[in-house]
Amino acid sequence: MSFTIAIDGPAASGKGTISRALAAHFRFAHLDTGLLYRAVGARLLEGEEPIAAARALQAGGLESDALRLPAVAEAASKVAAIPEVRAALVDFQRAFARRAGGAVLDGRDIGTVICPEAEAKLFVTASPEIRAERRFAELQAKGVETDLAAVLADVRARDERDMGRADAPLRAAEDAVEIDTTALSIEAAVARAVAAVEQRGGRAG
Ligand SMILES: Nc1ncnc2c1ncn2[C@@H]1O[C@H](COP(=O)(O)OP(=O)(O)O)[C@@H](O)[C@H]1O
Ligand SMILES: Nc1ccn([C@@H]2O[C@H](COP(=O)(O)OP(=O)(O)O)[C@@H](O)[C@H]2O)c(=O)n1
Repeated sequence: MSFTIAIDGPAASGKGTISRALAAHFRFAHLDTGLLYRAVGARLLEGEEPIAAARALQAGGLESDALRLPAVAEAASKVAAIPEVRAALVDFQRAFARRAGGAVLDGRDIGTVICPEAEAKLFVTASPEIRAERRFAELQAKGVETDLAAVLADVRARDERDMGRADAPLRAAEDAVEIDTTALSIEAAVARAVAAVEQRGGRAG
């Protein structure tokens, strides 16, 4: 039996944190789809042609810390606007979503394009300022040199690109449950997410 949880939202809203917690709670597999676009973005920065890079992408090697750098995030949001890049990544994501035992996928278009039939959908948001603060703290802890104003500018620029593109723009699915994490602790945000998924029939596998 498969059960898909689709989680979308803007940069650094808490999608990954909630997705990992849901995957652990329900014993589902988790796919951070942003890593697919980050991997293609990293290839672009190395001079590769992005459509060919997306078609050649292998699932392994996606956990590299280098993919978390701000320059890679920016490149990811540029290649993510290319329809052929998105098309090349669809089959892998859909197969992951339908795996036996349940799956959590987080990204920008999971509930709208990749898995419109997902059993549970969440749209995770937070104010741009708090998202930038959280991402800045995360980057600082990793020893990445940056400043809060640059991180806020990156978050805003990516949000605009992600919401403004013609192909699979970032938006909430009509049947998504919205969770605004601006004033929520991680524990409180995860508790809301677990309750929302249970309400849609999700049970630990
Ligand atoms: N509700 C929350 N309160 C405080 N910090 C949070 C909360 N949710 C996430 N974070 C932190 O914010 C940063 C970005 O969260 P993450 O889950 O990676 O976001 P996304 O996957 O949407 O980019 C991480 O350092 C994470 O620990
Ligand atoms: N399903 C997805 C996931 C990511 N992306 C793109 O990939 C970029 C990086 O995504 P991410 O989820 O790793 O970014 P963060 O929210 O972690 O900052 C986004 O800004 C989007 O442009 C997308 O277009 N569709």
